[in-house]
Amino acid sequence: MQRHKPKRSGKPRPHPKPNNGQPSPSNKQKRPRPEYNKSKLAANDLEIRELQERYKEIDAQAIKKFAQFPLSKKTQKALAEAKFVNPTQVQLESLGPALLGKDVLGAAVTGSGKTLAFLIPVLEHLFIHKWSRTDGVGAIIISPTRELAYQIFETLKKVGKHHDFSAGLIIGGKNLKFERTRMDQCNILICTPGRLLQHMDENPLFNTSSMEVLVLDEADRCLDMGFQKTLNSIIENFPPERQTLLFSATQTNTVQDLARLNLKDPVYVGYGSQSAASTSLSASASTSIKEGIQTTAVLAVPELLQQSYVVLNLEDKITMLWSFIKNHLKQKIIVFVSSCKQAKYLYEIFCKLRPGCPLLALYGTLHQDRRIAIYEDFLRKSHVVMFSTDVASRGLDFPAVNWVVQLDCPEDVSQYIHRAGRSARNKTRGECLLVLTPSEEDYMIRALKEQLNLNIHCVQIDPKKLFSPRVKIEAFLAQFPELRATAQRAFLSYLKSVFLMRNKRLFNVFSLDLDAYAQSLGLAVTPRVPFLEKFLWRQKQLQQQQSSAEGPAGASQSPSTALPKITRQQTFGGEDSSNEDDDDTDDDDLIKVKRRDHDVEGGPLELQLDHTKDEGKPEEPLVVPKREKLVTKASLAKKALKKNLQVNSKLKFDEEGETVADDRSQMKALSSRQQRQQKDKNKDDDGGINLVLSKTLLSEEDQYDKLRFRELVKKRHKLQREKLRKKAEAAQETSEDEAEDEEGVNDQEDADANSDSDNSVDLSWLPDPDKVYKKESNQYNQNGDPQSQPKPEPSSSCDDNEDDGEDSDDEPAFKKSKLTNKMTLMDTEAIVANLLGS
Ligand SMILES: Nc1ncnc2c1ncn2[C@@H]1O[C@H](COP(=O)(O)OP(=O)(O)OP(=O)(O)O)[C@@H](O)[C@H]1O
Repeated sequence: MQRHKPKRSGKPRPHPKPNNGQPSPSNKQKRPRPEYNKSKLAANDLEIRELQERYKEIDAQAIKKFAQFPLSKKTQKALAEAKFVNPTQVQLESLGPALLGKDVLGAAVTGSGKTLAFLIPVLEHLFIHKWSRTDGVGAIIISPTRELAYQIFETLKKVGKHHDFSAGLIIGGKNLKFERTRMDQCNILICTPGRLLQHMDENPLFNTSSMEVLVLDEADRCLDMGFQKTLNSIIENFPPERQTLLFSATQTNTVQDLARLNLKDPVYVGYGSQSAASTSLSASASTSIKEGIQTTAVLAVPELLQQSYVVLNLEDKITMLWSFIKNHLKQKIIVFVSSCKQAKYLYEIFCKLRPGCPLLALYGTLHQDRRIAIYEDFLRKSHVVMFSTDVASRGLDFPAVNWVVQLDCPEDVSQYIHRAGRSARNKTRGECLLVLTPSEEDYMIRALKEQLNLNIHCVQIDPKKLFSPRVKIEAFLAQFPELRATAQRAFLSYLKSVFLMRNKRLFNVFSLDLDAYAQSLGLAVTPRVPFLEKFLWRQKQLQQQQSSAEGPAGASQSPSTALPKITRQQTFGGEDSSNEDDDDTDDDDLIKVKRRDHDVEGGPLELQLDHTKDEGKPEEPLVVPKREKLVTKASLAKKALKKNLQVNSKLKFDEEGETVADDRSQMKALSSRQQRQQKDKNKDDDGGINLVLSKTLLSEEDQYDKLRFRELVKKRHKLQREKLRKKAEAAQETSEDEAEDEEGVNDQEDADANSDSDNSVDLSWLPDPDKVYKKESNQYNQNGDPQSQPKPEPSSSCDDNEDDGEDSDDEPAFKKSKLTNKMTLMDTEAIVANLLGS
């Protein structure tokens, strides 16, 4: 946890906790004199009393400067130092009621200073109530994203620097243990909902019973379905007697949401008052609206924001973006896309293409430290393009953003407002370009005009100014397989994001030309889209059921006419379908990041598709049956591990049916046995690999494997030698037989008379085979191992000494067997020639 410790000026704290009235010996020297302390306390009390009296007299219409507000000297000083002199409209309207302790619902245009509108009351509340570190948590500020929480924390550091309160930033991706030990010492906590709930559940030191102010920044997002369950659980832990401040550019006012928060007679700021939507300082008194009265938060975009849109086919988006960036190299641009994988792919491929300006990518699946580094990098740079998901669409205050390009259509008007609002902040100029596909144009533009009263104009792109990077992209994808995999994931994640959108009239995945889109990403083959295939299959089933229920008349309709367009490659499979399962699960994650609790995954999803409309019949929503949970290899493996099953053990049996241990599968190393014993002892082992132990284990096993291999080689050589010997013996026998036969033919009578005589042919010149073979067999012992042999010259090409040994053992035997064979053949020829000649 990061903690803000305000600088201590060496002066005493306003309300030090007395140590039974006696200063502790250790800090005796440092403690100020009691008289001084007393006068300081008295001055403080006086200041508080005066401020409280002035609260009732606040007149928002008369105030022009912060100095006119009854704020503590410490806050005033910090505001002046940060050059906050004139309050903005939302600050003017909300500060009064908030200082009086009322609940406030603030809605104001993006970049109009809502952060100060809640931070100042938080600081003042703690100051007025003489909060000290030992009093625990006094205020909690909840933000939907980590970057926004970080930004609020930084602003708090600025405006609260002269106060003595401690503050903590509690966001995911940080050191949980560190946060745990420090949380109870913080007076102001700035957190994301998930992390806050985690601490509430797991941290016994965390106590919110003293909490007095709750702030929800981007309240509509905090209260929407994505955080609904988390926030409900959080609110349960808060004391009901508290002040609640809700702020957003697109404020919620649904009765259920407000009831959940237990608001008491809240003051609405920026509701039903057009002036509040603009950044001008025209006076508009805040209105306390009693329960039951219908109110509408004003939706608006900054006055100085120029907005336009362009209609393009999906496959032309990359060409358009590339040309756009090349034409705006000296500008600060944010490009919004709908999924993390798209942001990643665009970043990677554009980096390879080198447009000539710095590139960044900010999305939720990045490591937290990297996210903060990218956020700060984008803050600093003046010419840069950042590809981002909606993680950067709310609240982030990047200075001087020239362009916001909404490359993928926003989910609704609120999202459009927040994305566009990253530009033209706090009375600066900015531009926003919305990119729509032909199927999105009609609905989106109508919604923007109706809800925002917006005069957005369509721009035509000059085809001459378009540069297509397609050929280069294809070349890069051919060269880098990992880039191709990223492109495939981007393709699938975009389709999935469109498929899961609730508004089916705006987002129709079946209107997209998938082959063309895949090609535009540089993919030669369109990847398979398993979730669409499944959906179509189910739809077909439903149609068949319906038609069979309706009878032959209903069955006459061919299913292919009712099915939306799906291309050849999708049905027959495409490039690298091996990691589709992974992609699916990953894509789920990314969808969940945005709307974590949406029940689109599990619950029935109503899909109203244009192609399902039957003329004359009322539109019937298609109901997708509950999706079965995907069974992945990883989940099966996890299950098997949990059951502690012995997997893949092979048994061998001998002829008597007894099991024989398979030598190959046995781990022989001593350390492996020790490890196994250790594992058996620690059944609760939480998994993971001990790298050091594994290394020693593997090197030991390696030794055993080498020994085993040497034995095998020896056996093989022994067999070869035996074979050769038998061959030679057989050849010897046949040559003797032939000689005998020839003798019999030529001199049968002599042979008969002198049958015992061998002297007819002189074979004394032949080598004695017995001698030869005896000598050879004597060279090897019973196991076939060579006995003492003179070593041959080592081969220069051989590196392995152990192998050298093997070769040297083998060489003489091989040579000898060859020699024996040759002699036998020559002998046979000589014998035959001799016999024929005689
Ligand atoms: N009174 C002020 N005087 C001058 N600058 C101000 C004042 N109040 C806020 N600002 C500046 O205006 C910018 C926008 O403020 P902030 O981020 O609070 O807007 P916001 O309304 O919360 O925007 P969003 O709706 O996008 O969250 C910041 O840079 C902030 O420093």
